[in-house]
Parts: sequence; C-alpha cells; structure tokens
Amino acid sequence: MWRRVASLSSALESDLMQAATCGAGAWQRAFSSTQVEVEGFERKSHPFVAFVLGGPGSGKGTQCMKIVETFGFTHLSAGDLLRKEIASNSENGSMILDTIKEGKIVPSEVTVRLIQAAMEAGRNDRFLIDGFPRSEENRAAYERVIGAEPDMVLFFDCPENEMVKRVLSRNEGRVDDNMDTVKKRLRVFSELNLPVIEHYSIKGKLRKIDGTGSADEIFERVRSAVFAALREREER
Ligand SMILES: Nc1ncnc2c1ncn2[C@@H]1O[C@H](COP(=O)(O)OP(=O)(O)O)[C@@H](O)[C@H]1O
Ligand SMILES: Nc1ccn([C@H]2C[C@H](O)[C@@H](COP(=O)(O)OP(=O)(O)O)O2)c(=O)n1
Ligand SMILES: [Mg+2]
Repeated sequence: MWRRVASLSSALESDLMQAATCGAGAWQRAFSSTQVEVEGFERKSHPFVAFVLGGPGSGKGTQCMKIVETFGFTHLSAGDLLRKEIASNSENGSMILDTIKEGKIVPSEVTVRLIQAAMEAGRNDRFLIDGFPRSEENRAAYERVIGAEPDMVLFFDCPENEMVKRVLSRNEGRVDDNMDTVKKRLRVFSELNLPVIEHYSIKGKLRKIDGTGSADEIFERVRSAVFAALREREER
C-alpha cells in the first residue's frame, strides 16, 4: 500500500491513530492527505487483504461491517457471493444451493472465481474476505489464482453453544440456518476450516479474537488487531 519513509512515521502514526478512533471519514482523510502531501509514498501494487474466519454464527459478518465503517475496507463475503449466484440463476446455482443446504463446501474454483471478479470490480486497496478460505483446497486455489497470501487472518473464537444460539436466531431466511445443517457446518468447520487457521497461526498471520461479549466489546479487540496489521504492512 505505502512505502515506508522513516521521517514521516510519527506524522503518519498520529493520522492513523486519529483515523482508528474517529471512523471511516477521518481514516480516508488521513490517508488521502498523506498521499498528496508526502513525496516518496506510493501505493503498492497489491491490495491489503484480510481473511475473516470463524465458525457459523461467530460474528464474522457483524464485525466486517464495523471494520468497513472504521477502516474503509471493501467487504466480500464468500457466502453472500455464492447466494447471489443462486439468486441469479447461474449455471452453477443449483449445485451451490444443494451444497449449502448440506452444509458442505462449494468447489474452490467457483468461489475463487467469484472472489477474483469482486476484487477486480472493488476498486479499493483494502479487502476483507469473509468466510474464506474454509478448507486447505480453498486456500491453495486462492494462492494459485490470485498469486498472493493474505496480509492478516482474523479468527473469531466462539463457543459452539453460542454460535448455535446466534445462527438459530439470525432470522435472515437462510436455507442453512437450521439445527440439522448447523450441526453439519460445525463438523465441516472443525475438520476443514481449523487446519487453515492452524496454517496461518504457524505463519504468524493469525489474529485470534475472543468472539464472546457484545458486538461493540468484540470490535474493540478487532480495532486494535486491524490497526496493528495495517501498521505492520506500512512498515514493511
Ligand atoms: N456479539 C454478538 N452477540 C450476540 N449476537 C451477535 C453478536 N454478533 C453477531 N450476533 C448476531 O448473531 C448472528 C450471526 O452473526 P453473523 O455476524 O452473521 O455471524 P457469521 O457471519 O460468523 O455467521 C446474527 O444474527 C448477528 O446479528
Ligand atoms: N468459502 C466458502 C464460503 C461459504 N461456502 C458455503 C458453505 C457455507 O456453509 C455457506 C454459508 O457461508 P457463510 O460464510 O455465509 O456462513 P456464515 O456466515 O459462517 O454463517 O456457504 C462455501 O462453500 N465456501
Ligand atoms: Mg456470515
């Protein structure tokens, strides 16, 4: 995103701090004023990408909305992209619907293609990719197609009973928000998603967030983690 210039770091730090505490408007102003005033700062060619992981109902979508408001990311939910494919009667629609009803994972090439198209259309240099990768196969397909690893991985750690309670009271009319499918999704989460989380933990990219408490309490933890990761990227 930006190249590091040592003499600017304290000015930038106060801009970043102001942005993190004042919301998206200030964040964007802080960055755009830095961008025009500071010679030697250039946009890096690849965007800042954060994967957002956690079991069903762990709060990924809720926290992504707050990250967007505060830090100006573009939010891409893999589940939403797949549901849009179903709604648009695309050739893969019925296969995707059957897979989601069963709580299973849609073939990676379908999901990665949707994510790639959304990133290209997104015209931003910060993306949240929510609910992806959900398996090692998802992860490998993304790295192959996009040719990059994420800058950070947020993981919402939440007890199963709390996740089940939240999913069953979500009330968005989703075909997979029922007890039978939730049990299958939790099994898929442990078997396929947890190894991906472990992979990023070993790589030092994982930011594990306690997903219990109110949405605002959780966001206080998220805000610090995102802020730190943006700073790290800045300093690279
Ligand atoms: N901290 C929280 N406490 C209680 N309910 C929550 C909390 N965060 C989210 N919810 C609610 O739980 C449900 C699942 O949250 P959501 O953000 O959709 O999770 P995910 O995307 O991980 O499945 C939604 O109805 C949401 O409003
Ligand atoms: N990478 C992904 C993401 C979602 N899916 C499918 C399978 C998931 O159970 C559903 C719903 O995903 P979504 O992220 O919207 O679900 P939650 O927000 O975790 O409740 O979509 C997938 O096959 N591959
Ligand atoms: Mg979600």
